[in-house]
Amino acid sequence: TSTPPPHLDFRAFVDALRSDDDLADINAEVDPNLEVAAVTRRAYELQSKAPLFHNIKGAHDGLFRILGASGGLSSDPQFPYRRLVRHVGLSPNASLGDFIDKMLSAKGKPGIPPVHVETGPCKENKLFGNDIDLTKLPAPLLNKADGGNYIQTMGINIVQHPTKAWVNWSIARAMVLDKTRMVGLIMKPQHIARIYAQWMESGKDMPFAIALGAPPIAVMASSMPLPEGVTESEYVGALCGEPLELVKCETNDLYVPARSEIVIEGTVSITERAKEGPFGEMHGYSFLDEELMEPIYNVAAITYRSGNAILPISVPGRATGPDETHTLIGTLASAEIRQLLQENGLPVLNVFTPYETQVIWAAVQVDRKKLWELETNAEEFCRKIGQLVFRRKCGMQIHRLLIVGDDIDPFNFKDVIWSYASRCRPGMDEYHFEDVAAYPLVPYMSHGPGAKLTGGKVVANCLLPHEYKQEQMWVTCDFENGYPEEIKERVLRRWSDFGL
Ligand SMILES: Cc1cc2c3c(c1C)C(C)(C)C[C@@H](C(=O)Cc1ccccc1)N3c1c([nH]c(=O)[nH]c1=O)N2C[C@H](O)[C@H](O)[C@H](O)COP(=O)(O)O
Ligand SMILES: [K+]
Ligand SMILES: [Mn+2]
Repeated sequence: TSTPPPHLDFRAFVDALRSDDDLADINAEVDPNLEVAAVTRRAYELQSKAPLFHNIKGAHDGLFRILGASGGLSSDPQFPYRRLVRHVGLSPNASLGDFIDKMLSAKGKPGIPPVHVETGPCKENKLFGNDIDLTKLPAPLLNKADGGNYIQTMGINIVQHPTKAWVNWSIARAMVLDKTRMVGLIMKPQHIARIYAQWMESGKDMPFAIALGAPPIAVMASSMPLPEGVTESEYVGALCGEPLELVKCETNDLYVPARSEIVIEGTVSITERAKEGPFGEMHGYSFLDEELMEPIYNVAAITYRSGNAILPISVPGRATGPDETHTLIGTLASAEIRQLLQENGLPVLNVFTPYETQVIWAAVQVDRKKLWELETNAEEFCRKIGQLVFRRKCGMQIHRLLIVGDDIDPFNFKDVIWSYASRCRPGMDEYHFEDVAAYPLVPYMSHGPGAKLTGGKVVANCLLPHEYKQEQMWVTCDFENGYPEEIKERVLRRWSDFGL
């Protein structure tokens, strides 16, 4: 059978990066103890090629190679988002707006359920019982402050509701605990936590599968806060216009993408917990006093592709060069927030979480002409947006919303910060929310002055009062807006003659 396209097959995705000259094949031996992660972290920060480590110290029996920065920005400044948009089958010059449009393109369409196939590449090798020793796998230590080796940072956590047909796909971290056990973060209001709570009520351990090196478009849906009850694999089918091909797990009734690189399967204990973390977080901090007791994953089988399976990893940190916790979590939450606001009849054109704000802020771009028709004002409009976004799961990670006009490009932080700095009057233009669920990982919540789990959220109005009812009363003083077309054309035509 011919190899599927890059958005449906991880190995084809890797080959596509190589053909884009956006992959570094590293054959020198590299140590999974910090060295692999340090290279990957620097690759994000320099926006270099994605590192594919072929020679990991301690790898054996085809487990495993490691791919870093699969969701980082591309190494070609002309196409910064090419690596991202390759996940969803868009052309290399597609924009972040195109990416968000694509991920929302299946909204309102019926899901296309996956098909079950007999077998697939992920079934080529199988480990059970005594053959399993997670401590012998070269699981990487990602940050010097981490509390364990995080084998799971880019795989899809697959769990099914105990009584409903809902199968949830998400990304939730997990570290090696011992020979056959991991421990992983299962945190409300995430769907994995809601489903886990149902299993606790049922009195039975929760079956799980983690599919690493899964189809890239499925990784995107797994990182997207789709509504409760939506089975991500069906949404992906609708996105692609064709069903995903899944195979049954060896030790439970869950199904995983047939072409996955590595599948870890078993049950999550509803009684046993262990210390999880610290973990280098998405905001760029690893707090040394992080004391989480999280559920234990009991591993019953590992299956994997031949030809040296590839483990994808994410090394979260400062977004000086954004990593997957910014380019996926931020961008995909932006998509769902845009959907929420548009569904509620608000004149919102786009939403985006600037990487410079560690995706803690989101710019909401408003169609000002449509805004006039609402005959509203900053207080009423901003409160309405805050009530919607801050009381929904898709808004969980956002602590500041910036309401900007359509003269501002939400994907251009210089535009966004210009309007915030110049049009949002301190003390009058910000509307605070102290009774909404907070994102506890934000440092000023986890280690800040106030309550940890609620509040600390704000909507910043970056529109002047008259923009709510009429044309802007100013000329923007930049080359684009400050000069008539004829002058701009003349200047551009003569620019090189001027020797500038
Ligand atoms: C792309 C990515 C995403 C996450 C995470 C990481 C990466 C690379 C890693 C593993 C690198 C880091 C880790 C985090 O530490 C970041 C984090 C984010 C959100 C909540 C807690 C932690 N994480 C993660 C995450 N969700 C979590 O429930 N524990 C997690 O462990 N997420 C976010 C999560 O996938 C999204 O919120 C999805 O919408 C959840 O799916 P649904 O519940 O909506 O079906
Ligand atoms: K999801
Ligand atoms: Mn979900």
